[in-house]
Amino acid sequence: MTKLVQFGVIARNFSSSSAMQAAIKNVTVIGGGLMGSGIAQVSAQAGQNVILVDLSPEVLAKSQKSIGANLGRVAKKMYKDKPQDGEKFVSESMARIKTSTDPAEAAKSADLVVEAIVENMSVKHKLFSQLDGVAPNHTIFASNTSSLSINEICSVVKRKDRFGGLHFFNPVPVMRLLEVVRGAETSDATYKSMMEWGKAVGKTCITCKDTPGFVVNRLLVPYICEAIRLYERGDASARDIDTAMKLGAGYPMGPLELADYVGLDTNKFILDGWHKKYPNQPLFNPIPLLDKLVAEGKLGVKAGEGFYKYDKK
Ligand SMILES: CC(=O)CC(=O)SCCNC(=O)CCNC(=O)[C@H](O)C(C)(C)COP(=O)(O)OP(=O)(O)OC[C@H]1O[C@@H](n2cnc3c(N)ncnc32)[C@H](O)[C@@H]1OP(=O)(O)O
Ligand SMILES: NC(=O)C1=CN([C@@H]2O[C@H](COP(=O)(O)OP(=O)(O)OC[C@H]3O[C@@H](n4cnc5c(N)ncnc54)[C@H](O)[C@@H]3O)[C@@H](O)[C@H]2O)C=CC1
Repeated sequence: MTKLVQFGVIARNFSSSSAMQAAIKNVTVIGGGLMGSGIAQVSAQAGQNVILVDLSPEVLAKSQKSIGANLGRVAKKMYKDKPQDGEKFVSESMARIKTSTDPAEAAKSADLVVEAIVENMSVKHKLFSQLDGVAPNHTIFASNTSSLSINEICSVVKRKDRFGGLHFFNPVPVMRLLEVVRGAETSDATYKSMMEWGKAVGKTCITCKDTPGFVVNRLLVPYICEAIRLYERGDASARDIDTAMKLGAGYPMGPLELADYVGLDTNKFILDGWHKKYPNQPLFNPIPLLDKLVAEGKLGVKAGEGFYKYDKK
């Protein structure tokens, strides 16, 4: 059943992409998991009208709950001495987020679509080709992919000039960076709109070419993988590896804690994709222990177990 709850539609059909890109006010976020819920939150906090889409109503209910709780944390800090203003901030931000289980319907009123679904090229292709036929001409499409090529993702759409990467970091409300990725055909107007939107939702934007892992993941993922290999070889315990990198290198989390936090499935999707593409790069070789944990459903924090055990949320 399609459920698109009270949403003010702005129907603007620009005949083509142009330097006339208007400011983005209406954002459709597709994928209501770890990343999509954070992207919806920071957008709503910044005054944007948001539709958060997931195929699963249960995921949407869980996302709304966690967004409410996280907005509460933000409000506590922002309105320390004015709790009533904090409550207003939370309720107004929440009211800007509508939910839907129908991506196509939700894209019809978007100035910007940010996709944050599973890290799988064919699933992303299926989604974007469907959306390309229904979204208004002026709508910019962006992917939050961790590791896939923006040029490859956008190969299925006609609006290649209105397509780019907007790569957020987990947890989205806390991490201040946004990587803005220009594909080969991303227009100047689209790039400018994405940069302006990133700033408007409170992020510091950096620009990167469409290169595997962009900046952060090209450095971070091999580091996490090396830590898993170190542990797999029995060179040190998980706790000691994490303690070492926190106390010896100043990281806020150790690499195995971080792998659990990102999701071991996402780590595996990234590594498998790169290994397939660059089979001669030893840093991207499969890791039997990672494969085993994923096969056992030990996906990290979200599953209650990965390298460590967690209370299930
Ligand atoms: C895979 C990819 O494609 C890319 C990626 O995302 S890679 C992963 C990138 N992320 C990282 O590297 C995260 C590394 N870890 C950290 O930075 C920190 O451990 C952390 C911010 C996650 C938690 O920090 P912590 O000090 O251990 O915990 P905690 O005290 O609960 O939180 C710190 C602050 O963040 C806030 N916070 C934490 N999670 C939050 C959330 N989901 N929403 C809102 N606020 C949150 C807390 O309220 C707290 O705020 P104050 O300090 O102002 O009170
Ligand atoms: N986990 C992380 O730390 C980070 C992940 N990313 C990227 O963000 C994307 C999402 O990752 P997560 O949020 O971690 O995944 P997740 O597994 O938490 O959430 C993905 C959600 O997408 C939904 N979904 C799948 N197909 C869909 C479709 N066709 N239409 C609508 N919803 C659909 C699923 O039901 C699920 O709720 C991936 O591309 C990932 O690589 C980017 C930065 C950090």
